[in-house]
Parts: sequence; C-alpha cells; structure tokens
Amino acid sequence: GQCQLSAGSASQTATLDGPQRAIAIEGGKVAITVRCQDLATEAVLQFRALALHQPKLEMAGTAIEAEPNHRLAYPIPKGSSSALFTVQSDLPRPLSFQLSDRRHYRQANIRHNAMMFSYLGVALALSFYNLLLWLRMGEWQFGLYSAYTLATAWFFATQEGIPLLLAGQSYWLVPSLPLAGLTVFTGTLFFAQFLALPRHHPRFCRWLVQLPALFVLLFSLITLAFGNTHKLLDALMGLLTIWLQLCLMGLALLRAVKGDRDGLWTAVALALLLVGILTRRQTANGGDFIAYYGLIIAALLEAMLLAYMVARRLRVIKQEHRQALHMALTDPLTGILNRQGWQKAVAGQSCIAPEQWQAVYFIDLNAFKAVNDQHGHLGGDKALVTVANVTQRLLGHEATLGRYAGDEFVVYSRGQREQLAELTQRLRRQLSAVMVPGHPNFKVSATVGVHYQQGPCSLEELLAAADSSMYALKAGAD
Ligand SMILES: Nc1nc2c(ncn2[C@@H]2O[C@H](COP(=O)(O)OP(=O)(O)OP(=O)(O)O)[C@@H](O)[C@H]2O)c(=O)[nH]1
Repeated sequence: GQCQLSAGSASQTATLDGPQRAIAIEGGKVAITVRCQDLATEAVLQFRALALHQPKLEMAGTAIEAEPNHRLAYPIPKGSSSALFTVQSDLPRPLSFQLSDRRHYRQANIRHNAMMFSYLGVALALSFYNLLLWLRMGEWQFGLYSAYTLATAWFFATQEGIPLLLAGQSYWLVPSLPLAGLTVFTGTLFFAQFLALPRHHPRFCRWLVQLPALFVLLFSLITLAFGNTHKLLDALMGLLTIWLQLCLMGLALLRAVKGDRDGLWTAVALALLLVGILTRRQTANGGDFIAYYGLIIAALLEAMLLAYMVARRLRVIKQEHRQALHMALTDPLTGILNRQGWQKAVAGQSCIAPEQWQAVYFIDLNAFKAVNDQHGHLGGDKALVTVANVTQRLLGHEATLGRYAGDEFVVYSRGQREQLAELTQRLRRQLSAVMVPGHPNFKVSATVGVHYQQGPCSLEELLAAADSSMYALKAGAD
C-alpha cells in the first residue's frame, strides 16, 4: 500500500514503512491532497517540520484527530481513502513526511519517549543541582550552567512534543525557535564564564562571542513576538549559532594550549554538540535513528561532560575556600593560630560544666623591643617562632595556643584546678629562658599571667583577667 501527496504541481509517494519523503511547499497557507491505496493495515501519516501552524487533516469534510502524542501524526484507515491536509507554514521548504504501520509507529514512539524522558531526567537533575550550588556558593558559572541545561532541555522537549504529551494542549507550546535562541544565549554565557574568557580575552570575548549571542537572543525574541519567521532571520540565527560554536571552540583550544585542561574538555563538548547540530541540519528533521536522535545524544553527552567538569571545578573552589579559611585563621610567621583562629577554636569549646575549671594564660615576651634592636627583626622573628614551637611542644593537645599580637601569646586550657596550676608552673619554668637555636648567646624570656575560673565565663573576661595578671607580674618585676 502507499499514499500519494500532492501540493500544486509537486507530488510525492510514500510506501507503508518505507523511507521518509519530502514534498516542496510554499510559505503561507498550504493545502495538500492525500490519496491512499490498498493499505494492508491501519497506518499513521506523520509530518516532520518546525514552525507549522494550524495543521488539519480532513476526510470527507470531517477533521481527523491527531495521534495523542503528536500534533502532526494522523491515523489513516486500512484500504483506500483520500484526505486533505491544510497547514500554515512560516517558510517555503521541503515538508518531510513518513507513512508507518500504526503498530510500528506506536512502538517507535515508546522508544522515542523513553529516550526523551531519560535525557530530560538527567538534564533536570543537573540543572537543579547546579542551581543549588549557585545559591549556596554564589558562583555564577553554576547558575549559568543550570540555566543553559534547563533551556536546552526545554528546547528539545518542545521540539519533540513532550509538553503536548504531558498536557495534551497545544496552548502549552512555546515555539521552539525562541527556546533555541535562549539555549544559544545561556550556553554562550556559560562557556565564556567557565573559561574565564572575559578576563583572558576581554575584547575578543565582547565582539566575537557576547555580541553575536545577544543578536541570537534578540532574533529569537523577534520570532516570539511576531510569530512568523523570516527565512533570512532563520538562516542568520543558524549561521550565528555555528559561528559561536566555532569561536568558543577556538578560544577553548587556546586555553588548552596554555595548559588549561578545562579548555580541552570544553572544546570536546562543543565539538560533540556541533556534530549533533550539523547532523540534524543535514537530515532536516528525519532520517534514521542516529541522524534523528544524534543531536539529543550529543546534548546528553555534552551535559554529562560539562557536569563532570563543573564538579571538578567545584572541588577546586572548595579547596581554595579551605585554604583561604586556613590562612585567615593562622599566623603566617609561627604557623600557630592567630587571634581570630584562637578565639574561634576556644569558642568551640565554650560549653563547660559548673564544677569544671578553665584557665587562660597570657604570655608576653620580656623586653622584646630590645631583642629586635639587638638582633634585628629577623632575629626577633626567629625568637617568636622558637617561643611558639617550645610552647606548642610543652602543651601538646592539652591546651589551645594562639598568637594574640606582636610578642604576645595566649593559651586556653580546662581540667582540674591542680592540673591547670601545674601547667602554669611548667610554662613559667620553660619560658623563663628560651634559647634561640643557631645563636649561642641569644635567649628570650616571657612573663606568664594566668586566670583560673570555675564554671562558665565569657572569653573576654577570662582574657582581661589573665592580661591584668600578666601586667601585675611585669610591674612587680620592674
Ligand atoms: N621581629 C618582630 N618583632 C615584632 C613583631 N611583632 C611585633 N614586634 C615587636 O615587638 C615589640 C613589642 O614591644 P613592646 O610592646 O614595647 O614590648 P616589650 O619591648 O617586650 O616590653 P615589655 O612588654 O614591657 O617587656 C615591638 O618592638 C614590635 O616592633 C614581629 O612579628 N616580628
């Protein structure tokens, strides 16, 4: 069996389960007559093209309802029949169509939907995860990745009729061309941000990448506002998209040459997508499985590759974050906690039972100004490092040591009253004369003030009391 389609002087014949055919149509309102003969089973006539409006198939004056999940697929009865297909086309173009056994058509649809929903599942999960990352870390690249993945998924879903399948209503449909524009725009911003192009190639990035991406977005908004796509606009959008792909690929390779591994992987991801787009353009919405699904497969692989890269980037950012935090809380000279770090560490242990004792020791080097004058600041530094090392060795894990400021150190400890007093003795003994290694006659000493407290007390009060104790000792010594 077969069906013959005629539009004006053009005519094409499709056989049952045969290859896809295409018939040339003009732009505007088109009427195609369909004559089918000797179909051995119930069949489905499916048209494949973008930007078609108000499609209608009539048999003997009655409109035939399309297959439930496809706007452009109509059931054709067994045997012989004739029908009229009318549609509004934005562009003159070859209109692809295919005639399938209805059972085969439905099986193919199940495969198609399984494929689309797998893709959408992965894309939505990645988009959501990256949205959370963006909200938590405030890094733009995660937000842009999320927007790009979401726009791509929305575009494919619309193009493949998923909203229609889910909602069964055509008013749910956003035309896919503006969504394609949004995909290109968000994708370009993401790649530029991910490769830090505005920082590395500010001028190139603005003129070669950001401006064309803005044009694509603008064109797609025009098509959204005015519906009708001008052929020139359509071609320009296609060309700009390919141009952007090539530019981004070039810039990514440039980064790869400079030793940035992300550059190489970005170039691979973009190449995958380009192959997908070109295959899709070549086959004009039809052809065999790979040709038809090539773009979706490429997009899926690309999304996963990008997700891997983004995850790696996340690891690096977290590591830098940890490093920055470590640096902010550590004294660079002695390697022990600085005042902030010490306060943070001690605040973490602030919960204390009423019968328990705690103590703060305030250690101030004696006549350190003279040490600096005599041995120079480098010598003074060495003395500070030595005092920090000696004190840390003495304390072990028993107490928390920090450098408070200049030549002042602080220690926090808790335990039995006797233990704390014993620690005071050890500190005073050890710090009464500290030899600076490598300098035979270089000795420093420190005064250790202390305050013991039973039960809870604020750190400020403990510190103030230990500080006064230290000053009292110094005053007594003078
Ligand atoms: N080498 C070196 N000196 C420092 C550093 N930080 C502060 N100082 C010096 O430490 C000295 C502290 O002087 P003062 O606060 O007058 O104390 P002091 O000379 O020890 O006098 P007393 O505390 O009364 O015994 C100053 O001369 C600072 O320049 C540092 O990181 N390295």
